[in-house]
Parts: sequence; C-alpha cells; structure tokens
Amino acid sequence: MSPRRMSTPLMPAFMVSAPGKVIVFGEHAVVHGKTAIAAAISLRSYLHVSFLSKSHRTVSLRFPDIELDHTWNIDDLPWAAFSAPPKKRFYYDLVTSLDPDLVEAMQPHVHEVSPHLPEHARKVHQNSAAAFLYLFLSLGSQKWPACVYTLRSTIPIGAGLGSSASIAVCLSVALLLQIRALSGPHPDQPSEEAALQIERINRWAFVAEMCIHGNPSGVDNTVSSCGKAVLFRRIDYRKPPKVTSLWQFPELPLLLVNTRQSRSTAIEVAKVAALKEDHPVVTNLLLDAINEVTESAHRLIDSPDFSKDNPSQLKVLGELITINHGLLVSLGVSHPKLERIRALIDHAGIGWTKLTGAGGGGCAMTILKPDVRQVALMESLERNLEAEGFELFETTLAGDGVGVLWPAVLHNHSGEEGGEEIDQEKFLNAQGNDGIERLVGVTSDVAGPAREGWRFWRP
Ligand SMILES: Nc1ncnc2c1ncn2[C@@H]1O[C@H](COP(=O)(O)OP(=O)(O)OP(=O)(O)O)[C@@H](O)[C@H]1O
Ligand SMILES: C[C@@](O)(CCO)CC(=O)[O-]
Repeated sequence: MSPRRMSTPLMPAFMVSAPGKVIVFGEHAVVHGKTAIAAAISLRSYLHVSFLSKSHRTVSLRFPDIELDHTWNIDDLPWAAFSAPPKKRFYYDLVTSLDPDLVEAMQPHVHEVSPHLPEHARKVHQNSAAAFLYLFLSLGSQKWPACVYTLRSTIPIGAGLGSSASIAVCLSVALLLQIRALSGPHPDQPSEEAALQIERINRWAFVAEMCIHGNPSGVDNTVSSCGKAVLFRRIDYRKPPKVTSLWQFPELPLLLVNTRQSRSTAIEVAKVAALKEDHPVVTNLLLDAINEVTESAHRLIDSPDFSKDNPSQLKVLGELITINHGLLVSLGVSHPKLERIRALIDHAGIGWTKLTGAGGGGCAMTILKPDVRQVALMESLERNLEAEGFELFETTLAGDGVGVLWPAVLHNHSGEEGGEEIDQEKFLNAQGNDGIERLVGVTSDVAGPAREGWRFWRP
C-alpha cells in the first residue's frame, strides 16, 4: 500500500471529539494482563483543526486547559530519518512500542515547549506535545499544511477519568482524517467497516497514550474510541487487546467525586510494579483476586436475567465494587482523600464506592442503592462533600465514542444561514464546560440524542 495523499491547505476547519471514561472494575490489574470493565462517560474532549494559508509553514497547539500555546516550524522537525523505510510507519501499522530513535529525535522539539515552567506544569505541557509530535511525525510528512490544533476538554485532568486517553483519541482521529486514512463515519456504514475504523483510530491513540503514560494497558483509549462499555484484556503487548463491547451494560446512576488531589497515572502504575517486584506472590494474588471480581461482575451483567432494578442483583454488583476497592487499597493506590469520600458516602449508606482509574487521588465512583435515591439525603451528602473541598460530577454512563464534525458547522439556532461556523476564536471563547457543551457538545443536552452534524462510527 502506498502512503496516502495529503489534504489540501485551506480546507475548511473540522472538529473531532472523544469521551472520558470510568474503570468500573479492574484498573491496575489490567496493566498486568487481567480483565477490566470500563465505560464511556458524557464528559468529553473536543479538538478543532483549522488551516492556515499556503505561505505559512507552521503547526500550532493551542491547549488552553493547560495553558499550552506552542508553534513549531514544520520544516525544522526531524522528518528525514523517519520518512523512508525501515523507519517510516504507515497508518495501517500496529505500533506496540515507541521507537527510541524517534523519541530521541523529538526531544529538542519537546524540550523547547514551556521550558521555564515549574517541573510539574512543564511535564504536563511536554507530555501533550510529545503525544502530538510522535503521531504527527509518524503519520504526517514535511508537506503537511500549516494548521492549528485547538483543544478543550470538559474532563478534569488527572482525575482518573481518562483525560489523556480522550486527547490521544482526538489527536489520532484528526491526523488520520487529514491523511484520508479513514472512511466515514456515515450512517449506513457496514458494521465491520465501522469497527475497523475505530480499531485504526484506537491503535494510534494507544501510541499517543504511550507518550504520556509510558506503560498504559490501552483500556482508556479503547473505551474512549469505542464508546459504550467494554470488557478489555491485553495479555501480549505485541498483539491488539481482546475487546468485547458490552452493549447490555446497565445505565446505572453514578456519582463521581473528585478529590482534586492531582497525581500521575504513570507514577501510580509504577508503584504497583514496584510492589510486585518486592512482594511477587502476594501482589499476584491481589491481581488475580481483582481479575476474579471483574469476571464475576461480567458474568452477573451478562446473565440473561440481570436487571439493574433487581435489588439483590444490584447488591451483588455493589459488593464487588467494595471488594475491588479494598484490593486497590492493598495495592497501595488509594489516598486519604479517597478514603474520606468513601467514609462520608458509606456513612450516608447510599451506595457502593471505589476509586476509579489510577488512584493516588483522582476520583471515586459510587453506584447508588435504588432505595436511597432520595433527594434530601443526596443533597445533604453533596453539601458535606463540597464543604470538604470535593467536586461532584453528574455523568451519564455508556455514551458514544469518537465523533467527527466535518466541516465545523452546527445548527445552533444562531440564525446564520447554513448553520453556525465554529471558528477557533468562538471555540476558545466558549465559557466553561457549559459554554463548550452549548457551542459544540455532541449531545443537545447531556443525556440527549447526538446533535445533528456530529457523526460516529457505530459498529
Ligand atoms: N485538556 C487537556 N489539554 C491538554 N492536555 C491534556 C488535557 N487533558 C489531559 N491532558 C494530558 O494528559 C495528561 C494527564 O494524564 P493522567 O493520566 O495523569 O490523567 P488522566 O488521563 O486524567 O487520568 P487516568 O489516566 O487515571 O484516567 C496531562 O499531563 C496532559 O499531558
Ligand atoms: C491504572 C490504569 O489501569 C487505568 C488508568 O485509567 C492504567 C492503565 O490501564 O493504563
């Protein structure tokens, strides 16, 4: 197969979007080859791609959530060594590890990003820049048109809700669309073709995740690409993971509480690896136990008579959530703030709680008991949680995966003929999460149907 033709400059702006996620069962164990269940949430990242005239030779990242604004000269980037075999990578390749030579060649261009910021902020900027550059240099070429990538997200960063995976998916789909390596999405697309497109996006999103996390399992980018919920297992990192879509996943009411304690997924994953090194037998038993919890939950959800409205079945699911959290505590990835949230929620007796994602801070998720979904009790709990500085999110589980808005025009009742063109400034000026949702959100309200214009690959 030959490399794809570049898109022409000055094409209209377009947008892509991908959801965040919760890991319902199996985080950390999944890094060690065990099974996990993850579901997409309604919080999402949105990436706007706009084109500059032919006289420009630059590519810019405008990521205001992290205050990153950086421009590279396309011709200064290290194309030569990676544009021809054996180093050239194609959109259809399965890349399962980073090429150390490319990582090294990128370094000067990553290090020029925000060099004067304190270390933590610099790392956040440089991680995002590295994820972009790796994909750009792998999929693009020196003939790339000058463009600006503007990203905004409603997903809190470093909270265990897959913010990095959702931006990895956005970058992957945007670049693959630009090299015309994707067909669709269109409504009558055959299921297998849609699945193939999602897999292609997911493979490159995994590469971007590797640039941010080092050793990700791939579960976050997989559920962000596919949407809904997935059963995920990756035993051999040289092969694609085993992914089963869980269409029957129950739409349970979910309470998400953010500790606002920032942490890095890479560090939490490394903690578990160190524990396994120091205590191999015990750690493996804990990881196996988590696997058994996940498999039990899957058997329960998958059984033909399962109903989220059956209190005894919901109780079993809830107990598995509680056990999973206990095992994560034993792995050393909880945090006093997560334990405080759990204590407050347990005291109110409203549901079953576990940390979700990497832990060490981030978010706790609670599946609510059916008999206590009372407004007064919930309001008092919410007040207590907020009084201690925690942040609450209402989210809908199991929404759409990666989406495309091409061109970036929406029918927003703006009165503009043919729809409202979403330009970079409008997108940057949208106020807060609500403003982003109102301007470009994939659903007309959070739980509503997909807004006209946005298209999704739906296998
Ligand atoms: N809105 C955003 N804008 C730019 N970069 C982002 C954004 N959100 C996430 N990132 C990138 O992803 C990194 C966060 O990854 P991290 O794994 O620590 O958090 P997370 O993905 O939210 O959590 P988890 O992996 O546990 O679900 C940031 O350091 C940054 O590089
Ligand atoms: C902690 C972890 O299992 C989930 C992070 O959301 C890491 C991973 O799977 O890459």
